[in-house]
Amino acid sequence: MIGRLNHVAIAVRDLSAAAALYRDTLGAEVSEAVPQVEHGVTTVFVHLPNTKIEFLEPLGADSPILKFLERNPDGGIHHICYEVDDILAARDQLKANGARVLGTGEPKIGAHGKPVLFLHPKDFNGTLVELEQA
Ligand SMILES: CC[C@H](C(=O)O)C(=O)SCCNC(=O)CCNC(=O)[C@H](O)C(C)(C)COP(=O)(O)OP(=O)(O)OC[C@H]1O[C@@H](n2cnc3c(N)ncnc32)[C@H](O)[C@@H]1OP(=O)(O)O
Ligand SMILES: [Co+2]
Repeated sequence: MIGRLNHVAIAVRDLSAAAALYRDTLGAEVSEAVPQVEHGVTTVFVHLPNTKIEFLEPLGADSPILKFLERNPDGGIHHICYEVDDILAARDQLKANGARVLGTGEPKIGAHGKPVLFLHPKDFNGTLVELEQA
């Protein structure tokens, strides 16, 4: 079912500082900040030879990462995103196996314009898992 590692997400309080750190200290290629209103975050992507880092900053009072940042004030790894060939088939198989799909269970369009879903961290070794349609 899961394929390539699409990205590793890091939640931060200060997106521009995190982007500057990776660009200026680590010499990485860093995208512009993009507000993702439907997801309650603003994102910056760091493009690496074999995957991406997704920086997330809360956007709005209902951002789903606010409590995570209260628990982790310095920021931290928030989720990992795997690619799947068929996100609806993957969802249905996971639900049939008892995994909890977050939200309504219907995919949203993610930062790359592809459908994404999230699986409850308590079902996957304490790790929030995102699936993105390849
Ligand atoms: C623009 C899209 C972009 C893309 O890649 O395309 C994105 O990635 S958008 C990213 C932001 N959106 C989401 O994260 C959506 C899915 N997340 C959620 O629905 C929430 O974050 C949720 C439900 C996972 C956690 O929300 P919250 O922290 O408010 O809930 P709880 O406090 O009740 O937490 C329950 C339980 O889970 C533990 N937890 C929470 N977040 C994480 C995490 N990131 N990794 C590991 N564990 C997590 C939390 O500590 C609680 O554990 P407990 O032992 O019960 O205290
Ligand atoms: Co993501």
